Amino acid sequence: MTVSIEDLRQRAQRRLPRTVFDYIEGFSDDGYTVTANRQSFDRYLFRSRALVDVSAIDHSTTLLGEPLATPIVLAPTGLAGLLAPRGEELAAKAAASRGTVFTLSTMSIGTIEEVAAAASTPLWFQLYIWKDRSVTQSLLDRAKAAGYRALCLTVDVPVMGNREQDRRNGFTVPPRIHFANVLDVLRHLGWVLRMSSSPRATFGNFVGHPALTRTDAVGVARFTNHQFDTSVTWKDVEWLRSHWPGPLVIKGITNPEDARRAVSLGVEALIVSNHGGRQLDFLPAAIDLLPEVVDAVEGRAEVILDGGIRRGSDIAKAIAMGARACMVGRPFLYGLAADGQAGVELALDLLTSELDRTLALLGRPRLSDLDRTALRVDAPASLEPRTSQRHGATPTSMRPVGGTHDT
Ligand SMILES: Cc1cc2nc3c(=O)[nH]c(=O)nc-3n(C[C@H](O)[C@H](O)[C@H](O)COP(=O)(O)O)c2cc1C
Ligand SMILES: CC(C)CC(=O)C(=O)O
Repeated sequence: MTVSIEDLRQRAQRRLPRTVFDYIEGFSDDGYTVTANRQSFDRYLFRSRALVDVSAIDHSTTLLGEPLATPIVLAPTGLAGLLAPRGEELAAKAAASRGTVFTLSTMSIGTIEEVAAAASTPLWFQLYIWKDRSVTQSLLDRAKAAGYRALCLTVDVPVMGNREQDRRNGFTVPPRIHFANVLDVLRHLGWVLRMSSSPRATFGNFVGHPALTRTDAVGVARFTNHQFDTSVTWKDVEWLRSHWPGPLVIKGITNPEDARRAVSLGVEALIVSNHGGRQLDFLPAAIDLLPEVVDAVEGRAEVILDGGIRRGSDIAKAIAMGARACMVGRPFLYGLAADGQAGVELALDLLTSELDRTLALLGRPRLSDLDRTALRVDAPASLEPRTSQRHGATPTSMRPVGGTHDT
């Protein structure tokens, strides 16, 4: 029975070859930050109010002026189409069916146009800036022509984080079968069969680009480190501001100074994110970074939080601290791998119903009732840097499945 995101995670793990599952779970270096993202939620406890009428719970909100039926947005995740054929299209349809936004990664398997054609939801396009600026320009033109509503510039990948497990696994795009993984792939023939109906197993937006040939498998870090521009600065944000007609969102803000600068350039929303612990290790937990960014922004832009959200209570905490909405990455990928579109819908439903229950038990029936008085800060959780790199010892598995906190 699937009653939690952890259950979905385990189903995804059973369905995917290990190298693909490890790519989703991947984190950089010692995994301090990926662990902190989860454990730091445990430092914030609730102050509940009794005898409040909670007969009408309202978890709807607005984001960039659009109504959202739930404050949970699907984060950009490269290669989601390796988890299920047409994975990005399925996830976008799931977001539409639940009244929320799907963000398409530059590095998706499905193309900008395919995903736009599949979905009837406001879509956001996430941009990585390429050294070859004609590629960047063409991505922007395509996203604009396909009707993507907002542009989400990710700023925390000047170079790829050190994902040691992907390196050990020899993870490539398309995934390669070799001596070390052949038995594991044979054990997951269902995935092989399902994926045989996929239109491709490489970065869809760049098919035909000389850097990607049909036959060559490329390492993700090697490929991106060759193509992404390491010289991106605030000047590029100014350039994007004047070339992108819609709302501009910056993803990967961890410093209040940067938040203030982004706001001064007219950026409409900021995503407080450490990239799910996949980039700079030893950044603090995303939830711990949130209050100072919210305070720096002073309401001049909307603030979104991502990183480590696995429970509706995590979302309530982020919103109480001033986030307008939350993004989830791995939780919806687990759903996608477990059961395609229905799995992504289940991930959204589980989190939303947990959020509803939290609001009722807290005595704050509407999202707008949440503020910092709903929280108290407990003693810091003890965060142990990970030494084991095996995917079975993931941060989520460090929490009991039942969700009782162990700090
Ligand atoms: C498999 C995977 C691929 C990702 N690819 C991208 C990407 O292409 N662009 C991006 O901005 N963030 C990417 N991210 C980061 C997510 O957008 C998000 O910040 C992170 O997953 C949030 O943490 P969570 O997984 O704990 O929810 C990726 C994350 C994962 C797990
Ligand atoms: C394909 C990658 C560039 C996607 C990414 O940003 C990530 O794995 O964190």
